[in-house]
Amino acid sequence: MKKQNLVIAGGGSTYTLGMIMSLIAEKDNFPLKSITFYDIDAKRQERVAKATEIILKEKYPEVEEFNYTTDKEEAFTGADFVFVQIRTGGLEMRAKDEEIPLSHGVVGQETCGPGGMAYGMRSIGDMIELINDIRTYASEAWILNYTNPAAIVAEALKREFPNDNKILNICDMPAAIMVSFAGILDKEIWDLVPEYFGLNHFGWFTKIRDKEGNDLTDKLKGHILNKGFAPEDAEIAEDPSWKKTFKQVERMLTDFPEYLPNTYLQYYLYPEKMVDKVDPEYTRANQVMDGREKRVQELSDSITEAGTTEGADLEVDIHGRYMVRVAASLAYNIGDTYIVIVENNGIISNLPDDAMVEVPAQLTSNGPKPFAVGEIPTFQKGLIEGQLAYEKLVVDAYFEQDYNKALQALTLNRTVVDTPVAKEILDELIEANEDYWPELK
Ligand SMILES: NC(=O)c1ccc[n+]([C@@H]2O[C@H](COP(=O)([O-])OP(=O)(O)OC[C@H]3O[C@@H](n4cnc5c(N)ncnc54)[C@H](O)[C@@H]3O)[C@@H](O)[C@H]2O)c1
Ligand SMILES: O=P(O)(O)OC[C@H]1O[C@H](O[C@H]2[C@H](O)[C@@H](O)[C@@H](O)O[C@@H]2CO)[C@H](O)[C@@H](O)[C@@H]1O
Ligand SMILES: [Mn+2]
Repeated sequence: MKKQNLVIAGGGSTYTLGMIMSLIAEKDNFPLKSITFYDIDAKRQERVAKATEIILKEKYPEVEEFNYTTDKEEAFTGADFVFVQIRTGGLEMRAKDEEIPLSHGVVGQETCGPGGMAYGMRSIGDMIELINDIRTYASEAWILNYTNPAAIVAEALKREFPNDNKILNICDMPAAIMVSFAGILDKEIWDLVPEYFGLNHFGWFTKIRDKEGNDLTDKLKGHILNKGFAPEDAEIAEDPSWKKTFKQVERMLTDFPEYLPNTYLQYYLYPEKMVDKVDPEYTRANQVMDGREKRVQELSDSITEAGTTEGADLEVDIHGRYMVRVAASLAYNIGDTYIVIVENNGIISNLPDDAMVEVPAQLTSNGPKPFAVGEIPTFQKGLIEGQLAYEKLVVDAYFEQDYNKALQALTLNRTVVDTPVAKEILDELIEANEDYWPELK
């Protein structure tokens, strides 16, 4: 089994320690020769890297080399895999993405609605630059991207790199939901076989089966309708915000019993409720800064100071495990099925071929082979078409520097709808993002 050289771009991310623990848990499935962190913020990255050095020494001595750098050539030369987890503008800009729409009575969320557009317009430029840098030094490396908003990033990368078949965009949300399905069904997530369709953060499970082919969908629906739904993955199980979000699945299933919804549909199906339940002075970004970011940085510092991981609260989560298993399936031609983001090309037969859709695909060393979904019903198709038009208009607005396309995008979004409100929010987002967005004319 060839040992892989892995680069984590965005080494200073709040997800890095969880990823390292997942790489350790999956070392037999995805063995590593080297790990390199790359980041533009040397100090932020160093905090996590110093702790990682100790973790690897104690728990993964088979890794021959661990480096961290802000130098692109040093980072990417010789890479087999690059995991990309960057956040342009940091959590401070996420806070603005959330606060600005909320001040107009509109959903303020990281990847949904105007916040998602703002984040997308920041991410695209950095992602294009990063992919070009990776390709300069590692022309054959697999690039697994989960930088958000994944739907908008995937659309932009498809346009900018149409012939690059080794970029795969992924989201962990379907997997995190499946962890809860597995808990209800008293199984492991890896024992479940999902049927799913949609866009990123905008989709539905149509069937859940076990590996023997037994259809467990009705059992799951019955449980959720009678007993509710809760997060079970270690990272989010005790988080009040995620608990509320998972609870909304019961409501969505009651209103629309056909399919099991992705949690993110709550922002599009109940936008007014979503605005009412948040504090515009202390949004999710603030919770994450005071929660996950602080926890990971303090945990890193305490491991570094102690010089050991003994007693450290290090956990494996589904986010990391999912990405690593996807990588293993690509690296070793395993052919397992994972829900990933791919170009439609007839997979959902009544949606455009060029849509970037999220569906189950078999992953081999030749890349993803998605399974046919066929025609989807009118309600879901209508919702998806509106969202898809919004996503495409955001990417058009970025490449064409077109104010009008950005306004059209926001007006189309279900979380906004009203044109004067869209205009007010857009103008405030432009001002807040002057250091990041292209100038819109
Ligand atoms: N797709 C998914 O389901 C999924 C799941 C979890 C996280 N994410 C995404 O992962 C990313 C990281 O999230 P986080 O909350 O840990 O953010 P974070 O701000 O803690 O970490 C991001 C890191 O990227 C670095 N960075 C920023 N711009 C960079 C660039 N151009 N090149 C290299 N490094 C750069 C930052 O310095 C920082 O250390 C975000 O985009 C987030 O949305 C996606
Ligand atoms: O509000 P946040 O920063 O806590 O979460 C935003 C991300 O939410 C999803 O990721 C979950 C993931 O599903 C779960 O398994 C666990 O790892 O926590 C993550 C959030 O903390 C979503 O898929 C991502 O795209 C979001 O960035
Ligand atoms: Mn996601």
